[in-house]
Amino acid sequence: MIKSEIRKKYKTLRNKLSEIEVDDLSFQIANSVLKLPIWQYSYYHIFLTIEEKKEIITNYILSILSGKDKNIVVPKSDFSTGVMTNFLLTDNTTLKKNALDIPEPVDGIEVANHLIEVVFIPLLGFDKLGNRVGYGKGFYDKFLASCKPETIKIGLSFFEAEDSISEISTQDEKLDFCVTPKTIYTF
Ligand SMILES: Nc1nc2c(c(=O)[nH]1)N(C=O)[C@@H](CNc1ccc(C(=O)N[C@@H](CCC(=O)O)C(=O)O)cc1)CN2
Ligand SMILES: Nc1ncnc2c1ncn2[C@@H]1O[C@H](COP(=O)(O)OP(=O)(O)OP(=O)(O)O)[C@@H](O)[C@H]1O
Repeated sequence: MIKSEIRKKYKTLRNKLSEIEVDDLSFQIANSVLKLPIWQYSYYHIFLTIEEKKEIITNYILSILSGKDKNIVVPKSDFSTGVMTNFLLTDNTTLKKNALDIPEPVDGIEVANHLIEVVFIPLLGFDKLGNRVGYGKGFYDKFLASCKPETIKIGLSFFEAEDSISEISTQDEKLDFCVTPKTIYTF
């Protein structure tokens, strides 16, 4: 399937979920994240949920990370450049929703990309080979390209894998894992 079709398909499927389903499925995803072999690291990058778009609620994973005393890093997006700057999330971080309803740190301690060891990635879709589709603005492609090659890339999705995504380019960064409510995919 081509990327534009995947975006449309999964936006529609997501919109059909009730708030309770979103919450329940997000909790199941967090429980499976606990089983991944990723807990020896320090710096974990994670997105903050756009609730209005029925994205996965990452609060459960945030609680796990904070319970394990990890450094939690969250992005702030510049839509004029397509670049995310990343900040440490602490008890003192003030979050404010941007124009697309993404909660973002107002300011704080910036974390250099080379320090980031694990990245949880929002998806619209993914395939059985670990290819991913996002909103198509290139934020994650650029960000992942600027991290260390060993950085662990974990997609999170409410839905299972497509057989294959066509028009994959060499700039597309593959996932190492994808976690859905039912399955842990290892690529
Ligand atoms: N929670 C969250 N944070 C994130 C992302 C994300 O997908 N989810 N990003 C992932 O890249 C980056 C920000 N990029 C984004 C790009 C597009 C849209 C988006 O909602 N696009 C809508 C159209 C928006 C509009 O113009 O009104 C869409 O394509 O439907 C959101 C975030 C970094 N932070
Ligand atoms: N490393 C990079 N540097 C600069 N631009 C890039 C890079 N990687 C991808 N892009 C550009 O970003 C745009 C988005 O690509 P693509 O269709 O793969 O989106 P996506 O993977 O769905 O989106 P996202 O990365 O935002 O989740 C494309 O125009 C692509 O050329």
